[in-house]
Amino acid sequence: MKKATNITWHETAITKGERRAQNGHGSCVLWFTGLSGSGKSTIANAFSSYLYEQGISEYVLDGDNIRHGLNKDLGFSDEDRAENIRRIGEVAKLFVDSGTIVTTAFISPFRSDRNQVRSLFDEGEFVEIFVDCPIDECERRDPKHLYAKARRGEIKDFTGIDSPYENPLEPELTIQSHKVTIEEAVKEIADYLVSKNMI
Ligand SMILES: Nc1ncnc2c1ncn2[C@@H]1O[C@H](COP(=O)(O)OS(=O)(=O)O)[C@@H](OP(=O)(O)O)[C@H]1O
Ligand SMILES: Nc1ncnc2c1ncn2[C@@H]1O[C@H](COP(=O)(O)OP(=O)(O)O)[C@@H](O)[C@H]1O
Repeated sequence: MKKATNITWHETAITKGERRAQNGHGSCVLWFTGLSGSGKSTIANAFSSYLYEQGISEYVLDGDNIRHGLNKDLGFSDEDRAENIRRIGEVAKLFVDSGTIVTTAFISPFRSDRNQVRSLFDEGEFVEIFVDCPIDECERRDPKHLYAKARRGEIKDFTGIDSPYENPLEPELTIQSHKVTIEEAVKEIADYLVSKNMI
């Protein structure tokens, strides 16, 4: 990738701290990671609704949606996934700067890519949420019939089948979506953010 030259960083007139103070809550990224069908989108959206109902500034960045627009030039090779996650990390950083609690729902299978995103943020702003669900259960759910297609060889490089998923080693939260309900997952995340004085 070409490096930009002759550019200068401009400080903004209004700071992140001022936006947070006006909103009356903190801002962070809730970075969901897990296999396809593990429940990232479902839990991210349920949690976002929970925040919205309380008047908290929130936004969801979802894998499928972002790949329709901003990242429609990217496929599922390891390199393209890395670039996908790099861009989302930068977008999430803008949302956090805007005073928003942003939830992201991307498989983000590689530890190094997730850690690279973590390094963009200040302490406490990057909350990694591992949606831990056995592949058998994801495959049983198969909400988009993608596992079936991958098993038939109609999709290649499918995560968990012929492309790897690296479990987070020290996520802030782990949600076992085959053991807890969506409501319990929402409560677990809310309790975490309350304990950190984020909301
Ligand atoms: N080869 C392959 N592997 C995995 N997933 C695939 C693939 N091809 C298409 N899809 C669909 O794309 C969604 C994953 O996109 P992401 O941007 O989250 O992937 S990644 O983070 O870059 O790995 C994923 O969405 P989720 O099911 O919500 O995870 C799938 O619907
Ligand atoms: N406890 C649970 N948490 C999240 N999703 C669940 C749960 N139980 C069943 N599901 C179902 O599993 C599927 C998960 O799909 P989705 O949220 O699109 O996963 P992902 O975004 O990780 O691909 C949905 O059909 C959802 O209704």
